[in-house]
Amino acid sequence: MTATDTIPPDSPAPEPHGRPADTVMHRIGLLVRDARRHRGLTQAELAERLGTSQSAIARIEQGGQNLTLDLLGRLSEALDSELFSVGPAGPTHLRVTGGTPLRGSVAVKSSKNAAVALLCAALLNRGRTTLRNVARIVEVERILDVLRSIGVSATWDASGRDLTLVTPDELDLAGIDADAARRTRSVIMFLGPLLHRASRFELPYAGGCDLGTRTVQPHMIALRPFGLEVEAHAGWYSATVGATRSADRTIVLTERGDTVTENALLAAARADGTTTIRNASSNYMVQDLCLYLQLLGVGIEGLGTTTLTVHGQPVLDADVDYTISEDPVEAMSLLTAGIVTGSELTVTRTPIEFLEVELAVLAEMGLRYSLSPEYRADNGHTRLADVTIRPSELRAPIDKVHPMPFPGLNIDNLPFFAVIAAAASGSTLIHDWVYDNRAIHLSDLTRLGADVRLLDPHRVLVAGPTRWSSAEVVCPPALRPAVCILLAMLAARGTSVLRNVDIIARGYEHLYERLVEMGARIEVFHD
Ligand SMILES: CC(=O)N[C@H]1[C@@H](OP(=O)(O)OP(=O)(O)OC[C@H]2O[C@@H](n3ccc(=O)[nH]c3=O)[C@H](O)[C@@H]2O)O[C@H](CO)[C@@H](O)[C@@H]1O
Ligand SMILES: C=C(OP(=O)(O)O)C(=O)O
Repeated sequence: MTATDTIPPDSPAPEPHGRPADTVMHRIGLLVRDARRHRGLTQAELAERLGTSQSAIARIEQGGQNLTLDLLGRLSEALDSELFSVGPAGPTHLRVTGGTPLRGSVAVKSSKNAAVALLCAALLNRGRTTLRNVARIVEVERILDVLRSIGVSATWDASGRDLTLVTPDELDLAGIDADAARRTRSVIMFLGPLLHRASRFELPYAGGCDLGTRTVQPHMIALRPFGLEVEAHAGWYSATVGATRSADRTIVLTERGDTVTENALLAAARADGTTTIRNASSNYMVQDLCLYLQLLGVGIEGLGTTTLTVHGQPVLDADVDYTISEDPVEAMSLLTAGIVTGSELTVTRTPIEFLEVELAVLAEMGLRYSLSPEYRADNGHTRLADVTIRPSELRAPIDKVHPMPFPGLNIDNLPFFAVIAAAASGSTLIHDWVYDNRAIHLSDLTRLGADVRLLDPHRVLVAGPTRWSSAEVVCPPALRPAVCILLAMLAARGTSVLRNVDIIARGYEHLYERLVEMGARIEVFHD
């Protein structure tokens, strides 16, 4: 059915007395109008997306048009906003019937962590930034909500994958959506760009997964050479930006963190002179950010190394298109799904250079896999390959599995090794020195029959192989452990229930649907 089938362009609007201000249609009309304005669209632009006329949109917004469910669905899609939902709103749960192998192939989507960094980086550009292949995940929506609340225009294209951002000359920093900001840690990356825009501003405390205390001190230390001083009080950071003495600066990061490196890069991009960042992270999201900044005209040497030299440009004004590269953590999640279900499965577009240590450890554990010839991601840089895994007899690695900053084993990939270790024979020691609270969440695997012993908050001992059994588990409040439980449920015979899975949408797009396409039996339900 086409839009013109459901919105006859010439159908007369009902008489005003037929649509009092509080009718459902009138309220939906207001919702449509607000969502359209929020997306920065004119009535004519929305009409074009729906293949209808501007007058039809005007009638809808006035509550004078009968709406079919089909049209409401397409309006929601065109406005990139769920205008209505049927049934009680509440947490999402999964019913997983496991114990059967997956099959076929699945492509890796772009990364959450690069997306959020690039969204923050768009604040530096006076011109238009188009980010291509952006993951449609809640974390991206949260940062977009914050950006829009301060006046940035952000519009998805008709395919819903490419996002165009334009930052106004004046930002409405007082209007910041504090609620959205508090739910993401990435808002900390507003500090670097904003110190060039205002001499005083406030940001809400950054949130994120429940992984224990996550320090922000390295960010403060890294940004001090740019004149930034931050005081924390009552849930807000109060930032003041003073003059700096020297044009050239060397910053030695006290931790090789990803977002702290990104913050230093964001500050250096528009700072006069040359900034040298030592002990920089060279992880995938940092590389994506460097490539974007280079497109904007910032000179950066040392991409992929731990010393970055940045030649700042006080004005960045370019219309640029950048395609975000594939997510190594999503790739690891999909590989784990195949490994623990004993499947033959191909994961295409795997950012292989960010999974080399992971694959080397898996090879030691007996995983049989093959790689396609390498090819480049659409950012022109990242090395990709298709990885095909085969059912394998896994054994525990001799040494402990532990993360390190890139090129070590990715910190966010570590939890997946707990599920894999549970499927392997022997005892595997997993040492998460990074997060105080992430390893604890892995003990939920015991609910599904795994032998996972928490030795201390940072170390778990996993003994396998596990005879997985189905269970009902409430999702842990941490993204990767939550996905680990889901993957273990795919391995467990019988029907398991995973409750409150909304956290998974923070970092994964259509994960259940994609697993179902590979043969998984997952049903989504609400209370
Ligand atoms: C949006 C984003 O990109 N998030 C990623 C980013 O978060 P982010 O950059 O915020 O990571 P943090 O700064 O919180 O670092 C993670 C933890 O590692 C510790 N630490 C880190 C480096 C170091 O050299 N020494 C050290 O002790 C920190 O104190 C902290 O406890 O990096 C983390 C570590 O890769 C990933 O889990 C997150 O997915
Ligand atoms: C810890 C993570 O991310 P964030 O920094 O967004 O909390 C993660 O991706 O697992």
